[in-house]
Amino acid sequence: MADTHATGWVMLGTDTGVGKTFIGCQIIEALRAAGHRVRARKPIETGCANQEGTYIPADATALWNAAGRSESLETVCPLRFLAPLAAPEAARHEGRRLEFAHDIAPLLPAPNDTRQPNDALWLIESAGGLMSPLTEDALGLALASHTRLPVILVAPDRLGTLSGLFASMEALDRRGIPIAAVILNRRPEDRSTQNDSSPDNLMHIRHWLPQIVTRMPHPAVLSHDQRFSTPVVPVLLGPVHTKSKPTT
Ligand SMILES: Nc1ncnc2c1ncn2[C@@H]1O[C@H](COP(=O)(O)OP(=O)(O)OP(=O)(O)O)[C@@H](O)[C@H]1O
Ligand SMILES: C[C@H](N)[C@@H](CCCCCC(=O)O)NC(=O)O
Ligand SMILES: [Mg+2]
Repeated sequence: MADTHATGWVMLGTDTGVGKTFIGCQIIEALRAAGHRVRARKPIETGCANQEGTYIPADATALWNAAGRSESLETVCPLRFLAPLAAPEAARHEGRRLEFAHDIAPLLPAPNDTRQPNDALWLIESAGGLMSPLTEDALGLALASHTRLPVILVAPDRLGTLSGLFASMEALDRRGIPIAAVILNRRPEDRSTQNDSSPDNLMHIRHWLPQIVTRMPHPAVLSHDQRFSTPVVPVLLGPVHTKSKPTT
């Protein structure tokens, strides 16, 4: 299958804290530098800061800034909770029970939404890992199964990532969700463990999925021009591949 007119992507991670927001902001900036407008969304954010009764969502604020503040922060992230927990649990702490169809679906593009060439691209970040509960009745990956948008799957570039990453790919494949890109992200804590016996995770994944895997260069080592011409963007705007899991 090839879809040369991408409508957008859902940012999923193999876990919480793997860099969805960090990478998502870089992708948004690169898409904008390539002339695209982006509709960033973090429909639910937990662990918000409480500033005199106003809940401040850090992830959504970063995505909102990267997207040029073209919409309101309320539009980017309408559901905000204080407790740094899985979304339905954080919501229960505040007396709410979240249901996907009622609370999340209205915030998303319609399933199989089409796009005119000048329309904005969606970039929608889940909360936590792809199998983390998002509502009482849905997991994070429901953002992709509902919208039919392809996934940008972020995994930490460290020893121990492959098993969880391949299991994540299987979970997406079981639901027929295509992967637009797998991004290996080397966070500071991952870099500190790099040495001569560091794993070549890219090699392992490319063995199964040659077209779609990439390692996101760290912005600090790139020039301004390089940062805004990341090789991920042509990958994302290229064809969507259906082969999304390792096979044995
Ligand atoms: N490549 C990187 N270089 C430096 N810092 C990074 C990198 N990747 C992630 N970080 C930092 O690691 C932390 C976790 O990353 P991030 O918030 O993007 O994760 P996440 O997957 O969006 O988590 P959540 O599940 O909470 O949404 C953040 O402080 C972020 O700035
Ligand atoms: C508090 C975290 N930062 C995150 C929620 C992580 C939930 C993880 C649940 C799990 O998989 O065990 N919230 C969020 O991304 O809005
Ligand atoms: Mg995040």
